[in-house]
Amino acid sequence: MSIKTDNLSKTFRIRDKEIKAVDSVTFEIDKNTIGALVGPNGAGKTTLIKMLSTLIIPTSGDAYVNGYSIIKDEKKVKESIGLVTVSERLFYYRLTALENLVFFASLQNMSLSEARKRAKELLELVGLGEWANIPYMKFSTGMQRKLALARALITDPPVLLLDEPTLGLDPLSARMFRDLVRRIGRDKTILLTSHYMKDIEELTEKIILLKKGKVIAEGNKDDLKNYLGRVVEVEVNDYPLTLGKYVIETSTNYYVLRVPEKELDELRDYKIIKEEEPSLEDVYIFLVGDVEDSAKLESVRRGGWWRRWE
Ligand SMILES: Nc1ncnc2c1ncn2[C@@H]1O[C@H](COP(=O)(O)OP(=O)(O)OP(=O)(O)O)[C@@H](O)[C@H]1O
Repeated sequence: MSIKTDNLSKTFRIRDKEIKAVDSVTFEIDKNTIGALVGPNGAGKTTLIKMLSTLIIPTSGDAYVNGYSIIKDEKKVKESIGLVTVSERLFYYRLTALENLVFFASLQNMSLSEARKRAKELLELVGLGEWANIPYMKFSTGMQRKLALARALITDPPVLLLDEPTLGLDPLSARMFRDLVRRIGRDKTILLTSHYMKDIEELTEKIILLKKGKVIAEGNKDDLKNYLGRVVEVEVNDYPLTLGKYVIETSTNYYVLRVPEKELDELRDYKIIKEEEPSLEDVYIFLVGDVEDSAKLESVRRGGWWRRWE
């Protein structure tokens, strides 16, 4: 097992309010597997990644990365991981890509010649070989992300933690980045977070779905899809508020809903357009969107909240 959490929890206290950001989370990611933490904003994904990378200390529970406890073996955990996040300011703007990597490599007890060799290898690996001597400030978001990945690979760690690696990337850059992650993932364990179902669908072998700090579903793509069953696209004239999350098309006199077959009996009159296997997005919508959120969305769609602001 390369990543294992055991009732891992983190509670933040702001004045007299407690936020259970991560609430007794237990899961495992096998060696050389790509896993994903998926869930809505505030589900606890980043907090989990930060605990696994020893940046924040759990309130209770423990986790093991490459066999080391994040509480007892912090140093070993740090040595085992490469971390890529979007939130930190990673690089020196005026230095070139090569100079930046050489700088970070030399912090890892490498000689200057070793650091230069490693930096050049990594720039080739991530497809930035031709950009080695260009200052970082000229880099696009996609190139910045690749350089961040190269930096995380300097020590060739067995585990990579990637927090929203494709955030802000255009579709082509995102696709190229996924390809890179897939190649690197052949001999590393990767845990990533993402809001893009395409990342999850194409890259990951194990999915952990989080909501309000808790694991609400876990498994590979097929497990999750089988759990949902088939989905049906139907045309209706009206539908109950609770099914608002399934609307995929709105016209002046009809709606198209994409509904799990097992929820079809919530509808009275409908015309079936097509029936198919679910996508991961279908699974996500089914599990994550609850009645409360769906009702809010509905009241906006039907003009309730707009009117207030007119
Ligand atoms: N340092 C902090 N102090 C107080 N509350 C925090 C802190 N960090 C996170 N939280 C809260 O913990 C919860 C989980 O946040 P977290 O950033 O882990 O979610 P997330 O799943 O990564 O969300 P997103 O998809 O928006 O990045 C949220 O309610 C957030 O407001």
